[in-house]
Amino acid sequence: MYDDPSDRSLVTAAADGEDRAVEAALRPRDLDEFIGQERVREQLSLVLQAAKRRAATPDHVLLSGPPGLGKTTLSMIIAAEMGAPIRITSGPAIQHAGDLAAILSSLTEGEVLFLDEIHRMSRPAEEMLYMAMEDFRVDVVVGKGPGATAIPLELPPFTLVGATTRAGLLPPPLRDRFGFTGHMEFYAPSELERVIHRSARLLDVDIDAAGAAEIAGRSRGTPRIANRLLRRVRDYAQVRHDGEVTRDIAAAALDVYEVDARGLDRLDRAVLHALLKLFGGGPVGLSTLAVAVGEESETVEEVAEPFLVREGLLARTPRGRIATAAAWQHLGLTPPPQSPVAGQQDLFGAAEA
Ligand SMILES: Nc1ncnc2c1ncn2[C@@H]1O[C@H](COP(=O)(O)OP(=O)(O)OP(=O)(O)O)[C@@H](O)[C@H]1O
Repeated sequence: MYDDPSDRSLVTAAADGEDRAVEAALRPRDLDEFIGQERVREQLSLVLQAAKRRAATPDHVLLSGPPGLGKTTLSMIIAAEMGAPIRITSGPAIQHAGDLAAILSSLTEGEVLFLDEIHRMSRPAEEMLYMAMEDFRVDVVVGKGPGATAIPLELPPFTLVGATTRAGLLPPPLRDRFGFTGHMEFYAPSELERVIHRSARLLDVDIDAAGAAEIAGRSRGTPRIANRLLRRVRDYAQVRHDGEVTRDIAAAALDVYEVDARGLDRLDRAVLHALLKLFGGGPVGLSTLAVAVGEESETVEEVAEPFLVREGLLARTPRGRIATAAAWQHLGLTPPPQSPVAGQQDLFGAAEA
């Protein structure tokens, strides 16, 4: 069901067509405008300033982290700060070493090459990249079989910016060739509020502080989701009200789109609901849980669970999935007396009160 793009949830972190169309207008253009990620920003700023002083191209940069946190944006900022052009491609688009050779050989001096999903490149392309990164050289193989010859080709110095959601999947020889690795973290709600205020200004949306906070709390720590929710809330405010976004209007709009106060969507809530109401909070096997919500096991495991686990609402144990005290609390339910979390919920509630 969730494979159908028309049924994509509003809180999916990967970009959809509308995101791509509007994101260009919302991207920060320099490091000062880039919100949050203080450590990566400071480290990167040093790398870039040092390169400028030496009048050299900056070292290759690896950016790792989940989708929608600003890796593409940062790569564009690197190019802009260096006054260099940028070429954008992705691992899956480079299936043959020849594809990569064609790109590398057309780079100009100082150019930034952004390679998204670098962990999904083919093996031969990856090996060609090692030499290109280290020696600014590639061997282009001409011909086949015993008569094949390798023609060395010098490349101008360039900066590779690789992006990956899974730094652990990169082979060590590739990882080692990056001079700097930035680990992108999920954004704090206060940072997302700043992202939302900035985007609202650019989109000419009137929003107050409480309205921005309401959207930020539902955005799963991800600027792309925050921007998408802002656009849907804007629609609602314009159609049903006078266009101004307040806390109540943001909450009502996102309730229509089934994104709850903590950023859970319909599937997340269905999984939690089944776990609590049908299985007493677990433990229950993944496939049983999936049947209970009418989804494939993979969908539950890959689409719903990562966020539920990250939020501390669900835990994976060797005996199956279990709900935490926070899950009962979130759905406003009381765990049965025999549940291991019985009583904890009251403590949790008391602590919150
Ligand atoms: N630090 C930030 N400050 C303001 N806006 C941001 C920030 N980071 C990301 N954004 C916004 O979020 C959107 C998504 O960012 P971006 O495309 O750079 O993410 P990404 O990590 O490259 O995602 P993917 O891996 O899916 O390509 C952009 O439109 C940008 O406007």
